[in-house]
Amino acid sequence: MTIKFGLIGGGVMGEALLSRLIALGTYQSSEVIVSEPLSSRLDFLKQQYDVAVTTDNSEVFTQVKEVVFLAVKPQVFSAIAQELASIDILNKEHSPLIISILAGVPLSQLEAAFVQLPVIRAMPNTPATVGAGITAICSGAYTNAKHHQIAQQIFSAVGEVVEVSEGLMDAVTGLSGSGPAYVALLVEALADGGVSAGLPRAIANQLALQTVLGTAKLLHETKMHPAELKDRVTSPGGTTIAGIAKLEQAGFRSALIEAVKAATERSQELGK
Ligand SMILES: NC(=O)C1=CN([C@@H]2O[C@H](COP(=O)(O)OP(=O)(O)OC[C@H]3O[C@@H](n4cnc5c(N)ncnc54)[C@H](O)[C@@H]3O)[C@@H](O)[C@H]2O)C=CC1
Ligand SMILES: O=C(O)[C@@H]1CCC=N1
Repeated sequence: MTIKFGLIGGGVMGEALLSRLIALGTYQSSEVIVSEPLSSRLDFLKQQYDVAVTTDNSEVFTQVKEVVFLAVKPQVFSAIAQELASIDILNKEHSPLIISILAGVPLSQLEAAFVQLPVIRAMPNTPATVGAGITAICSGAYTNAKHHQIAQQIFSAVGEVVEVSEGLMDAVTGLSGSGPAYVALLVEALADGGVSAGLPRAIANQLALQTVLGTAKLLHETKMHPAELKDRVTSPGGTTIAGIAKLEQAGFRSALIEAVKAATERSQELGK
């Protein structure tokens, strides 16, 4: 069987993508190879997804025919680039498409490491695990329509896809890449508020989670502006405006704006 898809880095995001691609049949298990230094992860991925595994990244580059998917930490990128310098990828019969989801690492660095190979930089997020992710992609200089279609197919298997210019990728990282963590904090804090107000923990968790999920669904399906929904919930002299006044006092909106800006700046730093 031809190996079409190679994953370098079988951690949180690598597995999130892999699990969906196999479940949806985008790639068969027998068409996939994963490279990962941790033997515990390798054993788990092999057992869970029945894919070929290796600790040698060069095996992925020499075997894969279609896509090499880079999902290591940005801090590991220069070591991998050095490893690759010794492999003659260009003389392969088929040059694979390289897809990188590394925060901050720009196309210029990727293309310097994968000389003349087609590269697509992408930023997915963890809801990809359940098919509810959103991924922004931007294409490098050596890509064509076929590469573009492959990337679209991979990321639409795990949620929505948007295309942005590369200059916006760090901002995407600060908003939707990191955003699931902000929303998780919100759910946790809402539940804590409920517990503080006397609710049992399990009920508070359920109320908090379904409130966030339901609100997102309502906004998504009706396309209502968030300010309009806020106004609809807020009765004059009622409970919600009392809560909102406290949020404003504590700088809730400003805190979120600053969080996205700080994460964007960190993404920019990671690419230097
Ligand atoms: N976690 C997230 O929500 C998101 C992460 N990303 C990006 O995805 C990348 C991976 O992040 P996570 O999956 O969260 O990290 P992770 O730490 O869970 O996974 C990285 C994996 O790479 C492996 N690894 C380390 N050195 C390696 C090497 N030399 N060769 C091959 N594999 C190696 C590690 O053992 C680990 O299993 C990062 O670049 C991050 O910026 C992008 C979007 C969202
Ligand atoms: O925290 C990080 O650096 C990665 C990138 C986006 C989400 N997690």
